Amino acid sequence: MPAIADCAAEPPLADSYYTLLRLGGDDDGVGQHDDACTKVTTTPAPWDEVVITQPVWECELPMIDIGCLTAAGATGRGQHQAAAGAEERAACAAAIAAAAAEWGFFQVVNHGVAQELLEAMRREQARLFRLPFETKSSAGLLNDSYRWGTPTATSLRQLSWSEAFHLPLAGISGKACNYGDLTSLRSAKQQYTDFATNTISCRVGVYRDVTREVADAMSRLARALARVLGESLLGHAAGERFPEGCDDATCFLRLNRYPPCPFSPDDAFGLVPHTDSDFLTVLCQDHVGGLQLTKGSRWVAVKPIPGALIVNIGDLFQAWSNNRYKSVEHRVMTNATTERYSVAYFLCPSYDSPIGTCREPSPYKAFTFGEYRRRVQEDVKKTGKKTGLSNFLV
Ligand SMILES: O=C(O)CCC(=O)C(=O)O
Ligand SMILES: [Fe+2]
Repeated sequence: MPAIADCAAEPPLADSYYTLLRLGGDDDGVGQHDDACTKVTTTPAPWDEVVITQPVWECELPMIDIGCLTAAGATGRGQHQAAAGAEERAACAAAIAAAAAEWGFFQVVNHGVAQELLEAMRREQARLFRLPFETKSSAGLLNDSYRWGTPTATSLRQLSWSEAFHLPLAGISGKACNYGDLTSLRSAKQQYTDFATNTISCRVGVYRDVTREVADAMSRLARALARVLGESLLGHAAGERFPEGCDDATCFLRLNRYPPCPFSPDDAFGLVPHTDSDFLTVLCQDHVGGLQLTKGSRWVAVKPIPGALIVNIGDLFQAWSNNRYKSVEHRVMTNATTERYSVAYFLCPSYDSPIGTCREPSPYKAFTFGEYRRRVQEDVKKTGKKTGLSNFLV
């Protein structure tokens, strides 16, 4: 059996791995959930039909320069350029809507999220995840948002070889945030040998500021893209109000870390195949790679492009758009030697927001975001797998 590095920071993923291996849950779990999935899933569920080792295509996702939609592109434009600007904006909006319908995923450049900010986030993320596992899991850090592995897994294929802070943004705006027990943090002070300052509270302050800035910048981007996508289906005036029910307090930021995995990539996922339960997601991945998405019946690997952000459509947008925009299944593969980081911003409405439709008749029953979330959680608890939108088909 491969040796597992003994490191106080690492979550005990190998223990979960061996427990699930002993359970022999791979066949049991997948067989059991196959039934549930074939009954209820409307779109193909490649996760249940292919083995991990099926050949994977490498691709470059549609790449869209959105400078004309963001402050980055607007700077320095004179009024005389307005007409050309409107044309450029229309072409850009059309490219975004086409990619959302055809791929459910695309990349953007000139997105208005400063590269230095993303690099600072990456550094803070690395410091945060280097804290001892005990501290991450039990010191109440960042509103107790630390997660690792897959607590509900009953088979190896349901295990995610990763750890994350899943932060409700309500928690990082202003005083509501609980940055955890600073006493426990102090006991982890050895971890912070490279501090610019030598006080923990300073470090936490730096961390909070970077996180909040990233959340704000990604939020602006996510809303601009959602508005463009809404307008493309509803027309300008109505689209401007879209998406309703989303504000700073209703969205989430997820800081992901994928530790090196000593087992074969055929045996464990970094993040199990899933769709996102939101309107749309903005993702910043590092240079390591590992993200794959489904296109037709194939898994396709997404090549990291420096400076580009990835955008994907979530379940709520698929429902609202009457399946025009696609919430596509994606997963992260493990890497044997190199850790990987990513940050995902999830554009979500408040739990009591009805998701609605751009046009009646909708293929879905009316539901609120809260109802959707509850149903996903129940399914995962019962079957180990999210069923998703097909639960709400008329
Ligand atoms: O890390 C990645 O590339 C993907 C992350 C993701 O899909 C998620 O957090 O929902
Ligand atoms: Fe995702």
